[in-house]
Amino acid sequence: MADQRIGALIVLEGREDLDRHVHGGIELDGKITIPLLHSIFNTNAPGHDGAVLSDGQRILKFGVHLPLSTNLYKLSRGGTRHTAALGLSEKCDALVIVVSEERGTISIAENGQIKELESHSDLKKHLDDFWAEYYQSKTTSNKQWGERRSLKTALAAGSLAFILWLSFAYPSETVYRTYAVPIEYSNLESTSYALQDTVPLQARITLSGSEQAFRTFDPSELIISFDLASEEVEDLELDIDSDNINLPAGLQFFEASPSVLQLKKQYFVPVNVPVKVPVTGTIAEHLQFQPVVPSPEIITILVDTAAATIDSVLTEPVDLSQVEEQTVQQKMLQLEGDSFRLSEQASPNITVTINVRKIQS
Ligand SMILES: Nc1ncnc2c1ncn2[C@@H]1O[C@H](COP(=O)(O)OP(=O)(O)OP(=O)(O)O)[C@@H](O)[C@H]1O
Repeated sequence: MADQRIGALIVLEGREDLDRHVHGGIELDGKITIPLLHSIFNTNAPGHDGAVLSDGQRILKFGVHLPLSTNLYKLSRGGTRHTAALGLSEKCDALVIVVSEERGTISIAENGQIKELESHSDLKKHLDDFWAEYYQSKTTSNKQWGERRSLKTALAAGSLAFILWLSFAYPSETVYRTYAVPIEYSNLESTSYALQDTVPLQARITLSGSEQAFRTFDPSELIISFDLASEEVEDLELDIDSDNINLPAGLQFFEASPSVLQLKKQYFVPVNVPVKVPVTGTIAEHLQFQPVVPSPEIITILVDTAAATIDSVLTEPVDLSQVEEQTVQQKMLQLEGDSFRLSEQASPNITVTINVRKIQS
């Protein structure tokens, strides 16, 4: 599957019960076979979203929603599929195999860690170790399970039969899908308030509903929006829930990651300060330089007065060693840190006039 870039998420259960951590999914009770896995994760099949749950011998369920991890720093690469694999491994002793559709890599999530495997033989080693630890003692009884052929098992033996079964059985089931959704903050009084630079601009939203409802829905229209006009306090805690999302009919909000946004609203006060032009280098011996004159000489800066004070603002320096005669240069204002901002009317470009006088010898 990795070689063919077929994205997949396969959970091998350990000793702990998975039911309280996972949601949804269709019961299958079919023997694991390569054609069956291909049918399930075929992107044209309705059931490819979500994870397959296995007890090592049989596929118990597919289309299962796993909890998302919030420890995104543990994921060097990968999106939601990898986040879901890590999330489940943080909650129980299952082994989760992820095949990346985008990169064709295989990763293993186990005991709250995820790592990308270097070779197929690494996967075999992981599976052998897991098998020895969790399934060895079950093997005899598993044999008996293997011999019991349910109707679903029989269907699963042929992938065409499986797809036919799926198209009848699947539409009415509840499925879960996760999307990266942009966050919009509106009605912030922009001249006096700003949000800190680090505000999250998107979150992962999981919706639930029938396959039918998902089919007629365009996820690119989803948006999370917060109206900040009524938010008085400066340290904000905003919950992402169904009130902030434009949910389409037939789909329900299930969870968000992160579920709470911690934001800081900064209050900016306009302050008029003089512009100062620093100089570097030494002027030629036959010249004498007069004070450098910026234009404008005074500028309005918006200052987060709770965090900082300001008595002047600097431009980029003028290099006197390059000056031969009176010149005019454009210099940028240097505003560092997130406690200062330029007012909307002000330009960051300052016209600097460098006056020099020739020394009479
Ligand atoms: N919570 C979840 N539980 C189970 N499966 C999920 C969950 N969230 C997303 N998925 C699966 O992951 C797929 C999307 O993966 P996405 O491309 O966002 O992640 P990725 O880690 O970058 O994977 P890939 O490398 O394969 O692209 C979905 O189509 C769905 O099948």
